[in-house]
Amino acid sequence: MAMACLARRKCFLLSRNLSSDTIKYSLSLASFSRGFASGSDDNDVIVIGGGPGGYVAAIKAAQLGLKTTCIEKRGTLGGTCLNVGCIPSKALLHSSHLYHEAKHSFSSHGVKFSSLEIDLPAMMAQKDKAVSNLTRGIEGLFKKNKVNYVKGYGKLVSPTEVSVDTIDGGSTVVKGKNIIIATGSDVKSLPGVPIDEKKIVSSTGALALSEIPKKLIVIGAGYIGLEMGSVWGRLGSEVTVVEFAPDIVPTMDGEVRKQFQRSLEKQGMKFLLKTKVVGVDSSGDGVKLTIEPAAGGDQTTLEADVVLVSAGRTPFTAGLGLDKIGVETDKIGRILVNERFATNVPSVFAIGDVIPGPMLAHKAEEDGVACVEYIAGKVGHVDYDKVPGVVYTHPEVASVGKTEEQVKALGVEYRVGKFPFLANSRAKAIDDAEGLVKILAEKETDKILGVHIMAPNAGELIHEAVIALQYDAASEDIARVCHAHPTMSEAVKEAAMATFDKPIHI
Ligand SMILES: Cc1cc2nc3c(=O)[nH]c(=O)nc-3n(C[C@H](O)[C@H](O)[C@H](O)COP(=O)(O)OP(=O)(O)OC[C@H]3O[C@@H](n4cnc5c(N)ncnc54)[C@H](O)[C@@H]3O)c2cc1C
Ligand SMILES: NC(=O)c1ccc[n+]([C@@H]2O[C@H](COP(=O)([O-])OP(=O)(O)OC[C@H]3O[C@@H](n4cnc5c(N)ncnc54)[C@H](O)[C@@H]3O)[C@@H](O)[C@H]2O)c1
Repeated sequence: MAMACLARRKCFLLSRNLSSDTIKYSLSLASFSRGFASGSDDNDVIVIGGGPGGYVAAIKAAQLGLKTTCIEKRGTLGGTCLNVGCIPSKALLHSSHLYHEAKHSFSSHGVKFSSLEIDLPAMMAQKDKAVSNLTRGIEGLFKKNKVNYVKGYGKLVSPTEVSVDTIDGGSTVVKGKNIIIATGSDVKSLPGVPIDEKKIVSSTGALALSEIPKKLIVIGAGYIGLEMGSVWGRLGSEVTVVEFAPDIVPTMDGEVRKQFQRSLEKQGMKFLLKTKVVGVDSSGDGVKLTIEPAAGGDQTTLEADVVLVSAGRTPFTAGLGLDKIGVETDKIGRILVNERFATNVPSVFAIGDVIPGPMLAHKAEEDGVACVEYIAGKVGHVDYDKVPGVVYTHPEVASVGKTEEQVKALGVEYRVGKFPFLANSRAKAIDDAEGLVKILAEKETDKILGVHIMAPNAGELIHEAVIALQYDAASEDIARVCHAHPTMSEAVKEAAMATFDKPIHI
């Protein structure tokens, strides 16, 4: 039965012709021979790091019958994402959105009240409750799946041994046939801008401010800068974003990005593009930031109560002992892996933010599952070209596949279909109609190449497009699928109709 399923999966993957250099795919069963424990105390798999990559890999490994230990230094599971990333930021984005809506939109829906105030400690407590419920939930999943959990700092001492300084002050050595490094990433610091997590904060500090800053300067107009800038902007901060590049979120489709920037500006966010920070002085009450044009020129000074450094993240391998066993990294410290997530040291694998690829929780999870499937002698598969990205602002911006700029650069002849939410009945009914759906499809075959959505719930809407891309669908395929009315999803159908033919409602 198991073999039949495996064969079916192989056939499915091959029939989808998913073999590109970005696809982690192999029919090799080479790792099978070193797979399972043979009655000793040794593990089949040791996972270092309990984030979305590591904890998912550990649970999947246990589900595949592999004896598994996960080592995590933080004291709680879930990694950056659950503790100081995805979850707390989405909690604050939601709470701050409620306040903003109450202040600016409720009255137009006929909902009025005499006073409105922010209880910041209560907002933070709601965020903390969400985090602790979820992290404890993962401990429960470990127990359910019989994953052994060691709380402490793991260091590689040989290709099959990890020494752990446990958080209770002890130490132990964990042995195993395969080691998966899932140690994630850390904030990238900027020279001359020392983070103190009080006045000059990373995302971690920005998630736990005890007061609403009057003026907030954000360095970097990427995911973190725009999400955390939105949180504090909605709660009343004056937010200025300083970005080195000529555009915000440089990886976004250009046309969508322009609309997105306009929307954020309407909400009060100010942007200083093509600008670099050259110095910071936090000796007084606030922070003074010296900036100059990216290409050089006159310097000016900005003042703020808090500065958020959100100029990217860097792989975290400090103290891990990669040199000790000779694991290779690239110039920026990412661990190099092959299509089976194996490093140059045969028993050592790596997944998630610590390897090249998008630094996203769902990508780390997919890496983790595929990696242990290979270790167990099965087939794993992750296609980095079809990993969706979502900026959880309001409206949200979600995308999958290629941007129009990338399609042009490839020299492919293409069609574009667009549909604005202004013409979508549900969006009009709820009076939240900013944004659009944009679909790019190959002219000759109509195969969808990329989908970009700006909408209040774009992060949910995008998955129809992800499935379409994964199954090599044409825009006509989406256009001919019945979509419920009235839903925002109808805008995806209409954009698909606009791609291969004509939309109805515009
Ligand atoms: C503010 C913020 C918001 C984000 N929002 C989103 C979002 O909405 N959606 C999204 O997809 N992504 C988001 N991300 C990115 C996401 O958090 C990461 O891509 C994801 O957490 C990577 O997972 P990982 O398992 O590779 O690493 P991590 O989550 O970083 O986990 C690695 C774990 O390893 C542990 N560790 C490291 N070294 C050792 C060692 N030697 N021994 C033991 N343990 C060790 C660390 O303590 C950590 O818990 C966000 C990030 C931030 C900072
Ligand atoms: N919604 C999500 O999925 C989500 C949310 C938060 C974080 N993340 C992940 O976390 C990672 C880190 O987020 P991030 O926002 O820090 O990085 P990012 O790579 O998204 O954006 C960093 C921005 O900073 C700019 N920059 C770099 N150096 C600069 C400098 N010296 N001065 C001014 N600007 C500078 C870059 O041009 C870029 O626009 C991202 O890779 C993202 O994948 C994802």
